[in-house]
Amino acid sequence: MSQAAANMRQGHIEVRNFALSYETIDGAVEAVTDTQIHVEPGEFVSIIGPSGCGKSTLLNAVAGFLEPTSGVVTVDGNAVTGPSAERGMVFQQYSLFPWKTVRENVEFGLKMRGMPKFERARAARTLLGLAGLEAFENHYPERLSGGMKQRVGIVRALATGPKVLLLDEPFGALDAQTRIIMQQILTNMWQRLKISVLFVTHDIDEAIFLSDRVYCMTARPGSIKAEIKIPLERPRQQAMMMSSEFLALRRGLMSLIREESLKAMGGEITDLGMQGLSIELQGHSIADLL
Ligand SMILES: Nc1ncnc2c1ncn2[C@@H]1O[C@H](COP(=O)(O)OP(=O)(O)OP(=O)(O)O)[C@@H](O)[C@H]1O
Repeated sequence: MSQAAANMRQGHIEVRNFALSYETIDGAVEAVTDTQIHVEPGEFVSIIGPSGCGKSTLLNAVAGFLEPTSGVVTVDGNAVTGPSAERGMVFQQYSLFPWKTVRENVEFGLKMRGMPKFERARAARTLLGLAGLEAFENHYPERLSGGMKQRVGIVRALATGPKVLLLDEPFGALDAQTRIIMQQILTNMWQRLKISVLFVTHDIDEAIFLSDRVYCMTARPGSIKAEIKIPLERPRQQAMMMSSEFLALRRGLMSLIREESLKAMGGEITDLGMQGLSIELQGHSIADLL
């Protein structure tokens, strides 16, 4: 069976009755509460919400880096109790080994698993090819652009054949143009590999463009405010972002996030208060930009 065919049936993430509080010297900080989400095998799901609502907390719990205060996280029915190679993770900050070449970085997890040299070089090259990085296999990370480094990060997370790929704002540090290209590369790779993806982002367009479904979270303590299906056909093309269907989804998500962002800012800022503000930024009011 091909890797893609095998992945089609695996990678079912289930988060049930989930809550997570951080213990601090000032007491418990309730980050996420009463949350249920799921990702079906091969599905691309994004989590979006106002700053500090608990997106990373939820993702880190699925990765096994954090333990829920209550509730349960399972992948294919098995409770997540710690990090595992079956769950690949990509962070916003590039986490490549600077002393290793691009191919050595990608091969690292395979080497740890004892895969023979020739086999792991072949696996790394195949994935690097999918990400358009074949020509850079012998380069060191310092010679790569931000977009390239992040592509290597994604390829490295995929190299060990995880059931699910978890990405935390992976394109947040990239310029707008590179970001769009990266989104296209990620969807292409995802369509080829048919892996389940849980993707955290601040960017509404990015969430719509990439996803089958989007969960929108409330202000902290975060819980799921809405679940939005994205019925745009695949493969997704950049031109779709101008379609009336895309723009309607965008408007809906924007108003959900805006409501929660205002709450997150403490309640003293209200929509009504915003109307009195006359500061304009490139033709938009602050209220529009929130
Ligand atoms: N280690 C920690 N100790 C205490 N509080 C924490 C810790 N990590 C996160 N928090 C708090 O938990 C809440 C959720 O944080 P989290 O990083 O999950 O949110 P987020 O939605 O990913 O934020 P952002 O969009 O700004 O990245 C925030 O209020 C944050 O300050």
